[in-house]
Amino acid sequence: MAHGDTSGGFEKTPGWLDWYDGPSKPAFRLPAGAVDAHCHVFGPGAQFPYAPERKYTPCDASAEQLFALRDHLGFDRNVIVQATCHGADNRALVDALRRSDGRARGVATVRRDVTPEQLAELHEAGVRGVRFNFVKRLVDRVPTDSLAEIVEKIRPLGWHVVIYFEAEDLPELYDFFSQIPTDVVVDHMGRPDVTKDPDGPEFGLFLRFMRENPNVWTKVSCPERLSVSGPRALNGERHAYTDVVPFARRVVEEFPDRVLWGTDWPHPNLKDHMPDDGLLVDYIPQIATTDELQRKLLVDNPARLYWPEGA
Ligand SMILES: O=C(O)/C=C(\CC(=O)C(=O)O)C(=O)O
Repeated sequence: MAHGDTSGGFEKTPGWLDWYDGPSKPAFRLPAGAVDAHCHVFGPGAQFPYAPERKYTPCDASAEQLFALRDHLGFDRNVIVQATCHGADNRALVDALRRSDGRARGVATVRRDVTPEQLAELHEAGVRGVRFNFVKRLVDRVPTDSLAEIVEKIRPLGWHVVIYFEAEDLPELYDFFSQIPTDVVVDHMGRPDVTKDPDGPEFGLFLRFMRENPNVWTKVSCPERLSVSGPRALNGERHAYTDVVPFARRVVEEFPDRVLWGTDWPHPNLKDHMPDDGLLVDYIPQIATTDELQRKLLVDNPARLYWPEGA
C-alpha cells in the first residue's frame, strides 16, 4: 500500500495532502534526548476505525511509520496527541504507546462520563494529559462545564490539559482557560495570524495569558500551518517559514522553561503544501538560537512534563 492510502473502507478527504515520503536528514543535529512533543497516529483505518463524528478522514499513519520518522530525524521520544478524526476512541493512541517501549507518552480525548478505571488504564499505557479542541472546523463545541468536570477527574492523576484554539477565540475563552488548575499546554501558540504585528494586540493577549498564568506552557510548533509568505520547508530550504519566526522566537525567549516543539507529523488537513520533516527540524535553530534554549525546548521541558520520574 502506498504511504498515503486510507484503509478499512474509509475515503480520505479530497484535496488533503499525504505526508511527505523520504524526508531529508536535518542539518540541525538534535540534542541527545530530544522529544517530538506533538505528533499523531492515524489508524490504520482497517484496524482502528476513524470516528463517526469526525470532520475529516486522514491518510493512515501508523505507529511503525511514526517511530521510523523519529529515528530518521534523530528524536529520542514522542508525545502522541489524539486528533479529532479518532474522537474519544483512544485505541490507536494506546496501541502506539504500548508498542513504544516507554519512548512515547500520550495526550488523549475523553468524555465527561469517563470512569476512574478507564483513566487508570490510559495512565498505565502512558497517557499524561487530555486535549480540549476549540477549533471550529474540527469539532462541535463541548460546553465548558463538561470540560471542567473532566479536569476534576484527571487532576488526581497529575495530568495536564492541552488546549487547541485560534487566536480570534482567545478573548472569549480567556477566563475559562485561566481557571484550569492543572498545567495547561497551548497548541501552536494559539494559532496567531502571522500577517499581524507580533507586537500588536492579538499576539499581545496571548503573551499576557502566558505571563498571568505560570501554569501555561505552549508548543511553538506548526509554522507550516501558520505561515503565509513562507518560504516552505521544501526543496532544500533550510530557513523556512521566516514569517512565523518572530512570533515563536519571542515566546521561546520570554518563556524558555514553558515551551515544547513537535513536528505535527503526519500534518493532517494541509491542502497548500506538505513539509519535508527534515527541513522542518531545520526551522528549530531559527526560533531557539542558543544551545541552552534548544536543550530546554527539546529535552528538559518535555522530560519535566512527560517523564518527570526521570525514566
Ligand atoms: O495536528 C494538529 O495539531 C492540527 C490539526 C488537526 C487536529 O488537531 C485534530 O484533528 O485534532 C489541524 O489544525 O487540523
